[in-house]
Amino acid sequence: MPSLPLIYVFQDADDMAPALADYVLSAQTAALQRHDAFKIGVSGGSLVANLNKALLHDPKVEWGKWHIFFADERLVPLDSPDSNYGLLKSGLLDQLPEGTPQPIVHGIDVTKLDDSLEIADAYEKDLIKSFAAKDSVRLPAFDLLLLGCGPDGHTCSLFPGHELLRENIAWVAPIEDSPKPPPRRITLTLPVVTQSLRIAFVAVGESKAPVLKTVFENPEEGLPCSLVNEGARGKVTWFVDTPAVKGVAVQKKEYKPSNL
Ligand SMILES: O=C(O)[C@H](O)[C@@H](O)[C@H](O)[C@H](O)COP(=O)(O)O
Repeated sequence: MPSLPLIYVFQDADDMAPALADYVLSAQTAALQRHDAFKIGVSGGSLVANLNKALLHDPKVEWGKWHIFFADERLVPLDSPDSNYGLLKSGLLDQLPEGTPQPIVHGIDVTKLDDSLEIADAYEKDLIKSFAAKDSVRLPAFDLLLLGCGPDGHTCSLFPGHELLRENIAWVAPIEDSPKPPPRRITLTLPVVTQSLRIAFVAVGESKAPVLKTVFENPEEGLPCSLVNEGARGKVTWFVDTPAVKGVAVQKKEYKPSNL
């Protein structure tokens, strides 16, 4: 596998959708061969709409075997417009054709919203149960992690320069001072992110170009997305559109479908 991230550039989100579907499905196939479940982590933001475009009507998606975790979650009720769980549900899962087996979705414990540490610990225990016990590995290894890249280079709720970037004990950490509202969240930590078997970023639109320039041309600045590119060398793929990488010096590759 190449050590630099693979960067696939598409005209727009519609043009990207079939390739993103193919990529997710090949991760699904590999996972189901390994352990008869597809353990996937997703972020919020525009990713959900892009997944909807890619996967909603694809009969090859075995939703009933998916275990969906959140790369980060905001400490808000599930029906809040800020909830990543709520976004995934309304933006994708509720729209699946009738009769589609539902995935298992691992949300946060909303009965403890005033205690971010307790929520993070409970989420970590869920990961221990879902991964470590069966696979006997120290860190959980998601079959696939699908992430976004914020305009400041954050991913999950790992923000540039934040002390959480140095967290190397907890798998899931609370954050009380997120620069992007809402301020109280939980997030996977960097070692868990980079342990994933595959990681894909999806970044669409011209507003991404300035930050992607820094992520790819100045990785030494240590933006969280660059840290993932570096820490998970050989396992990272970027799905972007042309405006997102306008003026960015990256080596673009043409997506080759996996013949599923
Ligand atoms: O909870 C969050 O804040 C999101 O998970 C966040 O990490 C998101 O992925 C990026 O901000 C990119 O968002 P967009 O793709 O919408 O720009």
